[in-house]
Amino acid sequence: MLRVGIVGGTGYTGAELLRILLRHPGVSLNVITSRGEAGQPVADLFPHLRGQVDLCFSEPDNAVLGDCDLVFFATPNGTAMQSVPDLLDRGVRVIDLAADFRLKDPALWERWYGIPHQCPDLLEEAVYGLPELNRESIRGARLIANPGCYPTAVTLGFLPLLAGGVVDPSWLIADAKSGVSGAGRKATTGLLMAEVGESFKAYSVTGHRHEPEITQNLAQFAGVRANLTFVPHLLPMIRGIEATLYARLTDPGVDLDRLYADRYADEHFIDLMPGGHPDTRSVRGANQCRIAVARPGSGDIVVVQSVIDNLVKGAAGQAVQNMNLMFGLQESMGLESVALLP
Ligand SMILES: NC(=O)C1=CN([C@@H]2O[C@H](COP(=O)(O)OP(=O)(O)OC[C@H]3O[C@@H](n4cnc5c(N)ncnc54)[C@H](OP(=O)(O)O)[C@@H]3O)[C@@H](O)[C@H]2O)C=CC1
Ligand SMILES: CC(=O)N[C@@H](CCC(=O)OP(=O)(O)O)C(=O)O
Repeated sequence: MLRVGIVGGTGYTGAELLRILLRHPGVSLNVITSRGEAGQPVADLFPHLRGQVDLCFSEPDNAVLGDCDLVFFATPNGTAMQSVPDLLDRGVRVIDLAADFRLKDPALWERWYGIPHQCPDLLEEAVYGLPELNRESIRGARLIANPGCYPTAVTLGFLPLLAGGVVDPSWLIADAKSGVSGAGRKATTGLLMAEVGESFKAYSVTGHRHEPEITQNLAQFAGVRANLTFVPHLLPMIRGIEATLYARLTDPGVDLDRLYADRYADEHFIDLMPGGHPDTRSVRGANQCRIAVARPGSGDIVVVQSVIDNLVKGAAGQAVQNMNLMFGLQESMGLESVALLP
């Protein structure tokens, strides 16, 4: 059994990791941290886990985490990088659900995240954990940068078009919408039900930190310097991301459904829905990205719809998929639950 620790177990992604890992047949959960809830039984804070877990939250402590084979960081940006070098030295492997190791250029990281990087020497080694793009490197990795939620939906949606060279990379639009759990569990006035309910708005229109992550992906995996307009929106729902993507075809003769089917033929967690309109409800609670591609009026604009659950394929589920690959387990182990309806 893999001995696993979670740093940041009281947040939404930490709770989702718990939900998945407690049912995972290859894992024993050794440590789960929270500074605010240290000493409290996990099941007291999360009654849905009563009878499933007898651990208490503890203060983060590298000496204790050092007994794990793997530690997940489900913490705010800038937290994992303070502990990762020491944990790696102790022989622990790490998956960071935050952005600390996602961008390869430390200057770019500092520009978007507003603090200097603590261990830029590890950025080269860190593997970007999007298995559909990077599976072989993930297998041997000590340190995984788990992708952002929007970058997962947008990158998987655009990739076949760009890798296939059938669209103009200088004109890409990603119009993405997220439920409020994407912003985490901390109390924020703008996320109150009375602020978000029965309303809908864009945010960070002049620039969002996921734009450089997505363009880095498209450069690395599709070999193109993309010019992307990325606009996130906040939807009055709890879970889910829907990304509607637009690109201009340079090869009008291409069979789009065939292109996507060929690229994702062996991908267990990608479901193509030709002619469909995938909804976030169809992936709620599931480690799945569901994609449809269309060409309105048979013109030269391609529209891709890509949906994920931000907490599962956009965070904790993808992290467990990476864990399975890193430790030679079956990639889908513990991740077979289907979406909740309604
Ligand atoms: N929510 C989402 O959909 C997604 C989130 N992510 C990323 O995953 C990470 C976690 O997100 P989320 O679960 O939403 O966040 P939350 O704000 O819901 O939870 C954060 C957790 O981290 C702990 N924490 C905060 N500061 C520190 C610290 N300095 N040291 C140790 N622990 C700390 C908190 O507990 P305590 O303060 O008690 O220690 C809490 O358990 C973030 O970086 C986020 O950007 C990535 C993809 C999707
Ligand atoms: C709805 C909402 O607020 N979403 C968050 C992004 C989600 C997230 O957790 O950011 P990382 O994936 O980089 O960790 C935001 O836009 O800041």
